[in-house]
Amino acid sequence: MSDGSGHDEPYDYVIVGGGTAGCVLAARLTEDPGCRVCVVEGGPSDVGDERVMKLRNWINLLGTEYDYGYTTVEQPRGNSHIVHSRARVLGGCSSHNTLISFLPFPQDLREWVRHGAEGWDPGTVLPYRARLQNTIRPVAEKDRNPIAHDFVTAAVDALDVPVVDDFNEHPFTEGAGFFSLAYDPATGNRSSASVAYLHPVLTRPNLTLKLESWAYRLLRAQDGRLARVRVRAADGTDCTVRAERELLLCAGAVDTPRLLMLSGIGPAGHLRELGIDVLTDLPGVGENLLDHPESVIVWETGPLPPNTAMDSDAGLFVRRDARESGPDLMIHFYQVPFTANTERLGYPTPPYGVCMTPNVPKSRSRGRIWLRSPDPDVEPALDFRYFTDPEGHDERTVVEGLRIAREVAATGPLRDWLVREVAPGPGLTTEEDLSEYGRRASHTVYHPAGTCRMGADDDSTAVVDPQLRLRGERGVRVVDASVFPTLPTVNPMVTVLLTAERAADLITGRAAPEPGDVRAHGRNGPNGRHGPHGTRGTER
Ligand SMILES: Cc1cc2nc3c(=O)[nH]c(=O)nc-3n(C[C@H](O)[C@H](O)[C@H](O)COP(=O)(O)OP(=O)(O)OC[C@H]3O[C@@H](n4cnc5c(N)ncnc54)[C@H](O)[C@@H]3O)c2cc1C
Repeated sequence: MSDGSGHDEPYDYVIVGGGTAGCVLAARLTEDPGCRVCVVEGGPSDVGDERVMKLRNWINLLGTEYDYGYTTVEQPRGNSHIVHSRARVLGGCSSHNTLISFLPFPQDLREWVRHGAEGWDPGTVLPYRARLQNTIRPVAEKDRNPIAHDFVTAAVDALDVPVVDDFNEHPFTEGAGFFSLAYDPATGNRSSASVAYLHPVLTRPNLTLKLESWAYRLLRAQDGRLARVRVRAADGTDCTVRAERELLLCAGAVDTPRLLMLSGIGPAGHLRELGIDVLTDLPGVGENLLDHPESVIVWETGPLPPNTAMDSDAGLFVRRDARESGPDLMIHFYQVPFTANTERLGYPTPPYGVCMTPNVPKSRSRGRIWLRSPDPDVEPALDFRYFTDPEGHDERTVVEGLRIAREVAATGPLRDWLVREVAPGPGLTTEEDLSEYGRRASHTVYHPAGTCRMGADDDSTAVVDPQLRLRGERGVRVVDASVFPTLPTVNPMVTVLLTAERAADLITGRAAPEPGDVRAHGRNGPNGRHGPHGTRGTER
């Protein structure tokens, strides 16, 4: 019987999701003019769209037509009202995020290897930084707001941590400073995956972009490979695209497992309950949902100078436990009051204000994504199980983060800008109260990952192997944040870009970059000011 594939549009590679990873793959694979690549992207183009292009406008994109805005299921120990923004536009989350750019720490990659991701060691992965096409640089001097400067000075004095001039120069355990961003300070424009990788190659004849097109089911081709993708365009018409070499799933940590499960690939019991025919029983699909949870503390100020790159240009890393190999607390400093979660709890929003958002870099709670329905239009259920780790590590980190934020705020010159603490307010001091507030007002740093994690061949819960090939199928790889076995300590976008660069080599057989001086990412050694321990490192 015919499978109808005679009507398929054939390509060599089909990429589902023109997001952060998808743009890298599309650019790399079309370098070979003989190779036909189709990108199926749910959102519109970002080209010439000033709302997307201006980095500083990121906050105004949340909750708009550029955002899938996934809700979470009830979080008994966290905040059930968090909306997980996921970008619906070419470039994916790199087109609406804050573009803070950190190389992953070597120890985070070594942790991946320990979880079965052979070949993802720092010596192999970090040299790919030389291939990155994004313009990544520390926040430009003109964009450095005086209050953010004073936050850095106060953090350094209060906590005895070093100033970090460039967070990507060496690994670090502690420090305060301005972030590195993927942007052009002259224009304020993004250097997203789309801008850096796709815009320069849009005219390649071997690249087909299907925009505002939603992939809703994967089907087998006549040879048994999972190579066909059912796609619905914005006008409601359907088509099928076929990957003659490989199908590459880059729909992100929410939508890649969603698409797999809708297509019959996932935990067999769950799929059968929904009446979905099981193609491959892969119990790990949708499991191991990771994130960086954060809380918030807000102060009122007077009017502030206006200059900034994106309103959260500086931050602080602290290592509270000296046994940890890296920081175990991160704080973003916002020169605007980020009050979505505190307002709901009844706290006022000051006309002018700042906040700090302590987050958990190596959170231990693990969640899960599952389908509510076999209908592709029904959103999946996201259960992060925030603050449920039995050791209480995540909750403790937030409480200590709130206290450390107060220490910084009580230190000059930052102290002199602050009129009063608005949320939670200085009266809230006990461990119990800070924990309750910290969890109820908690938010996400928007870093979901891990839901199709890679692992060793004998690990039945791994979804892809270390070559990112989908287990139990031929010709399919997953390339996005869902393959992370664990979350990097730092913000993950650059790790996604490096993953996609390496995936391009795994697909094409191109040689990996020379190891080069990988140790440059740690050159100062234990006694360097920015070295792994820092001369002024605190043993808290
Ligand atoms: C608001 C926000 C701020 C952030 N800030 C930072 C930061 O400053 N630094 C940092 O390191 N990280 C940050 N992150 C996280 C980072 O951006 C993401 O981890 C990373 O970009 C994810 O890349 P990805 O390729 O896995 O997925 P995405 O970039 O999300 O790409 C997925 C793409 O697939 C498309 N898609 C999904 N499903 C389908 C389908 N069925 N059919 C067709 N297309 C589909 C989507 O439209 C999207 O374009 C932030 C994230 C957000 C949301």
